Amino acid sequence: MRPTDQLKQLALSDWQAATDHPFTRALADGSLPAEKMAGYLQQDYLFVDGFVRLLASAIAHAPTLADSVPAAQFLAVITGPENTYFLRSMEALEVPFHAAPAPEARAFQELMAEARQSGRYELMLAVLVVAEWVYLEWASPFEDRADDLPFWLGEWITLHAGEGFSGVVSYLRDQLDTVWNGLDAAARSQVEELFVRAVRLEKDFFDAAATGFVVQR
Ligand SMILES: Cc1ncc(CN)c(N)n1
Repeated sequence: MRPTDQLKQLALSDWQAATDHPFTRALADGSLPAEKMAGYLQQDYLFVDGFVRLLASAIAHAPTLADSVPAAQFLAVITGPENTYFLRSMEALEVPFHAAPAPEARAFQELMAEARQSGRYELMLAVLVVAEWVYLEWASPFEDRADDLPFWLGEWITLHAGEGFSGVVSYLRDQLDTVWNGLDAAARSQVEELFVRAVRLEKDFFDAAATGFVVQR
């Protein structure tokens, strides 16, 4: 089994909860109230800030230029179409772009900062793999429904499905699978710990979003 499949197995129950969640099911069937999506977007925009720094750091730590190019291209997607998706959506939903972090967003920011500040490529990848692979898994089954939804729901699905995004996840998994082989037992257990923690935080984030993050106006 690939190392990233083994890591997923370690976190399986939270993984399943995060990738088949009432929040994303409601998002995809259009029943999610606009207020809940607005609260989620305000908090998730705080995730994007930390994510961009983490991805940039992973680019800086990639072993070769070839290993960094897909991540650099993905960084352009996050800071381009994904960033403008957030701004257009929050504008349409009439909420400010800036909000104070809820505990679930703060926990994710802290996890990403920890991975970035470790200076260790494998720990950066552990968090990046979880963040993108979980989203690919929840969004892919709903790809066909995206066009029938308001853009702030539909585009959130299309940004996390399809060939381009699944290529990003393959690339990130390949990077982690490759570096894993050169790690000693202590480093492997640190990767496992961060991976499992990241999956738990993805689930917590969706749980809080389903209850409803308080919208800040
Ligand atoms: C919390 C979270 N995790 C992952 C993603 C996908 N980039 C996201 N937008 N937000």
